[in-house]
Amino acid sequence: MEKQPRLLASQLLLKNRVFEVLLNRVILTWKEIPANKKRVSGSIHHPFKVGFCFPKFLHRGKGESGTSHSVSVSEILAVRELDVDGGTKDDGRWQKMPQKLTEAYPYAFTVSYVERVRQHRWRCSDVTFHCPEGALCQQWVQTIREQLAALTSRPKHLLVYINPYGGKQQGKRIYEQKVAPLFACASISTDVIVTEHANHARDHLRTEAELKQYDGVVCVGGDGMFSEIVHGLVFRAQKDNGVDQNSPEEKLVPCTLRIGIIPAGSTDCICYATVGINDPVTSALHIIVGDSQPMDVCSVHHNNTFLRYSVSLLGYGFYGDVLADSVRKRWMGPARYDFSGFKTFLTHHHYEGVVSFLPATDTLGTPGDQTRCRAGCFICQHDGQLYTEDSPEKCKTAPDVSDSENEGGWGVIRGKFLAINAASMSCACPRSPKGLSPAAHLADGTTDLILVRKCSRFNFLRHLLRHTSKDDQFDMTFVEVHRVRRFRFTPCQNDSELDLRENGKQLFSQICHPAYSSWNCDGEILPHAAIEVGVHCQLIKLFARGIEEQSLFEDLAHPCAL
Ligand SMILES: Nc1ncnc2c1ncn2[C@@H]1O[C@H](COP(=O)(O)OP(=O)(O)OP(=O)(O)O)[C@@H](O)[C@H]1O
Repeated sequence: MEKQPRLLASQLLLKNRVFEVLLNRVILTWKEIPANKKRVSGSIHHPFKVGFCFPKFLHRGKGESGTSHSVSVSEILAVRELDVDGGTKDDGRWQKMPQKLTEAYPYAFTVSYVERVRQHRWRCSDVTFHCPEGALCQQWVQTIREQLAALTSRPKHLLVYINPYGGKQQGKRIYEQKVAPLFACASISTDVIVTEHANHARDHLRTEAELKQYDGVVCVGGDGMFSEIVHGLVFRAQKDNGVDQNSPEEKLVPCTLRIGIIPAGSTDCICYATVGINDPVTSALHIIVGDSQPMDVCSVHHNNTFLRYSVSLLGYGFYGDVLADSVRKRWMGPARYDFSGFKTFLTHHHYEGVVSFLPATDTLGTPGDQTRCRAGCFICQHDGQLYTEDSPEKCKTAPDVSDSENEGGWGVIRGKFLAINAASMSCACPRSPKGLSPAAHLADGTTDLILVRKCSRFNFLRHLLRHTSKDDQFDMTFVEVHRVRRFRFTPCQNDSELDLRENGKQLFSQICHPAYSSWNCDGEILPHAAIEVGVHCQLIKLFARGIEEQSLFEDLAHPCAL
C-alpha cells in the first residue's frame, strides 16, 4: 500500500500507560511505548502506576505490552471530546473517569470504531486517549473529524421504515435500542416511518417520498420488507426516467439510493448473503461506514406484463409448492415451513414444461466453481464479464437483459421437473449453509438456473440432503445447472394427465396431480406459471460489502505488532 503522510503523532495516555498514537489519512494506530523509553518531559508525562479500568477497551486477553493496535479511518464511527468533569462535550454519552487521572490529565477524547468480533459480527468499540494539554486534545478531535468528513460515501440523512410485525415483532424495539443510538453517535439524522399495513413502505416510496433529500433508505424487517423497498425504489427510478416496466426488453435504470437492512424478520436471507449474519448492530455499522454492495435484480413478466422483481430465489415445483402450502398454514408460525416442506416432499409432484434460456457464455465464473462470492469479489467487480487478453478494458459494456438476446443461441429443454430454481445469489442461510447455488454471485448479471428432473423420491432426498453436506448437489444425473442472463418457462400438461382427462377422469387427475405448480418469487406466490425472467446487472446497491472472509476476523481478533 502507498505510504501515507502522517497527519498527527503524539504520546498519549491510555489505560494508565503511554502510547505512541499516529494518524494518517488511512489508519489510526496506537502502540505502547516500553517503560524504559517513556519520555518524562516533552509531549506527555506519565506519573501513574495504578491500573484504571476503562470500559470495552482491548478485551482481547492478550498481553498488550509493546503491541500495536490499528483501526482503519474508514471504520471510525465518531470522535468526541471528554469534558474536564468527566462527561462528553457533544453528544451526551457520559463516561466516568478515575479521579486521579482527571486531575493530572483533564483532557481526553474518545474514538468509537468498528471492531470485528466473531462470525461476521461487528461491534462498536471505544478507546479513550488522555492528553496533557487542551490544544493537543482539540487538534486530535478536529483532525479526525476532518478525515471523517472527507469520507463522502457515508450517509448523513436516511429514510427508515420499520415493520412492527416482522419476525418476532421486535422491529421497533431493535431499532430504538440498538440502531438509533449508533446513528446518533455517527451524526446520522433520520426520518422514521413505522408501517401501518403491508406495502405501506413500497407505496410511499413509489409516490410520496421526497427521495432527493436522503442518502439511503433503511428497512427494519425481513426479506419481505426488503422486497417492498426494492419494488418501491426500482419503480420510482423507472417512473422518473420514463422507462416502461411492462416491457421485458427494457433496460432498467439503476436506483441511486442505497438500501440498508436492519434484520428483524423470520429468515433474513438477504442479510446473510450480503453481510454474513443477521445482526442488527452489524448491519447498522455497515450503514454508518457507508458500505456499498451492488446487487442484480431479476424482472419477472407474464405476457408483456410486469409481475415482480426477485433478488434471491425463483422456484417452481418443489419450492413453489412448499410456499403455497405454508401460506395456508400461517397459524403454525415458522414451523409451517418444515411441515409444508415434509408434506411437499412426500407428495413428490413433478411438472411438465418448456424451459428456454440464454446462457451467459461470456462470464468469468461457472456454477461449479469452488470460489465463493465474498467481499471485494473479483467477478462482481467486473460485472461478471470476461476480459480480452491484450486489453484491460472490458470486452463489452455491462450486460443487461436488453442487449443480450442477440448474443448466442437460446437453449430449450422440455421435460418433467420436480423443481426449477433460479438462484441469483447463493441463497445460503443457517438452514442451508451452502445455499441452493453455492458459487452464485451477487452482482455478475446472471442467475443460476437449476433443473431437477423427475426422479425417484429417494434420489430427490439425496439431492436435498446434499445442500447440507460437502457433496456437490449438482453432480447427479437428474440435475443440471446453467448460468443464464434470461429464461422463459411455459408449463405443459403432463401426458399422463391428458390421457386421464380423455378417459373422463379429470377430477381424479386434478386431485392426485395438479397440472401446474406456482412460482415462489422471493417468498411471494406469482399469479402465473408462464413467465419470462431477465437479469438486470447491479440494478440496486446495499449498505453492505459482501461476506468478509473469516480469516479477517481471526487476524483482527489477534492483532500482531506492526
Ligand atoms: N404494518 C404492517 N402490517 C402488516 N404487514 C406488514 C406491515 N409492514 C410490512 N408488512 C408486510 O409484512 C411482510 C413480512 O414482513 P417481514 O419481511 O419484515 O418479516 P418476515 O416475513 O417475518 O421475515 P422474512 O421475510 O425474512 O421471512 C412483508 O411482506 C410486508 O409487506
